[in-house]
Amino acid sequence: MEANTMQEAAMLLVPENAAGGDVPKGYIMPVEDRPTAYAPVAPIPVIDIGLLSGERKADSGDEETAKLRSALESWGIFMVTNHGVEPRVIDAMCSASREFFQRPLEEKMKYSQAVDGDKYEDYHQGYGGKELKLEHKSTRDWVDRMFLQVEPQDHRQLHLWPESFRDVLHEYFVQQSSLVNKSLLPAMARLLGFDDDFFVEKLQGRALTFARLSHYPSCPRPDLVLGVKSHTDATVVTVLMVDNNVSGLQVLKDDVWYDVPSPPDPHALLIFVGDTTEMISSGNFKASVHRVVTNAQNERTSVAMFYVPSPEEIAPADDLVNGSSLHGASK
Ligand SMILES: O=C(O)CCC(=O)C(=O)O
Ligand SMILES: [Fe+2]
Repeated sequence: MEANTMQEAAMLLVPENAAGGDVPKGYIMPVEDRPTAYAPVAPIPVIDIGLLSGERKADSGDEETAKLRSALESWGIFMVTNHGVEPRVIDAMCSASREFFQRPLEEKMKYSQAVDGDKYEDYHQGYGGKELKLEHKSTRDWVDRMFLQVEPQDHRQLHLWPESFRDVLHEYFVQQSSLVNKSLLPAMARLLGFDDDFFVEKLQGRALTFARLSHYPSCPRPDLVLGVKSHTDATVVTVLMVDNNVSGLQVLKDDVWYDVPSPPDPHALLIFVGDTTEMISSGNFKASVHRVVTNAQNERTSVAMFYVPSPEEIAPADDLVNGSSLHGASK
């Protein structure tokens, strides 16, 4: 069967008529990887990132700095509030994503990766297909996806961006990259004893930013399947927002899966430490191992932004490799 036929796309995507029935065999996880009946709630810190930025960072950020350090060194995941991304923009991004996934398959397929054949093979941009196709031989994730390169801006394949969210995805990215480059990465660099621009420099030159919109339909057997299997992100950081805060995200710590709770503020954003940061920090900061479980009642939509450095910039920082202490380092 040709990769770009509707038939194959439909086979690869989550069956729309599964609710109320059994799940197809291809989605059933091996017993050892299935969700546990009970997961404790992870004590994920909520950090007022505004207190760690700009003028205020010197005098009022001590408690927030301690929380950030603890999150980076243990869970590899935390929530941020007071982050400068407008609630209006977050709400618009959520509605636009939800609206896209509700369209009929033929409409979504107009943005399919298959439209241009293998032209964008490197990053599998567009709706559906390739990421799932790679999993032909393993268990499939219970998810519908859209994957787009957002930065560098001149590499955007705008014909794969639904017009309904072009403007809002751009605005969301601009506000969020200001959070990442001006507040978050400088605060992380200071904890390692480096200048504010240490991580930001890693992202310059050929900085790559990707957006992955994920829609997890409700599932008749959440005990058998996963929305996304266990993984770490190959990023410096990943920023995630979840529509209506429907739960489902879990993090692994000491071999136990924990539920990530809903944030106290519906417009809080979740930050994941990625593999690159773990490597650059010589393991002092931990990449979060996470997965998504499904839900029998609720569907769930999330938007993840992946901040990836240019490949030549990825190497452990000399100062850390040579044994200087994370805690002892000071600016
Ligand atoms: O949907 C989520 O909550 C997480 C998605 C995720 O981990 C990913 O896209 O890498
Ligand atoms: Fe992830």
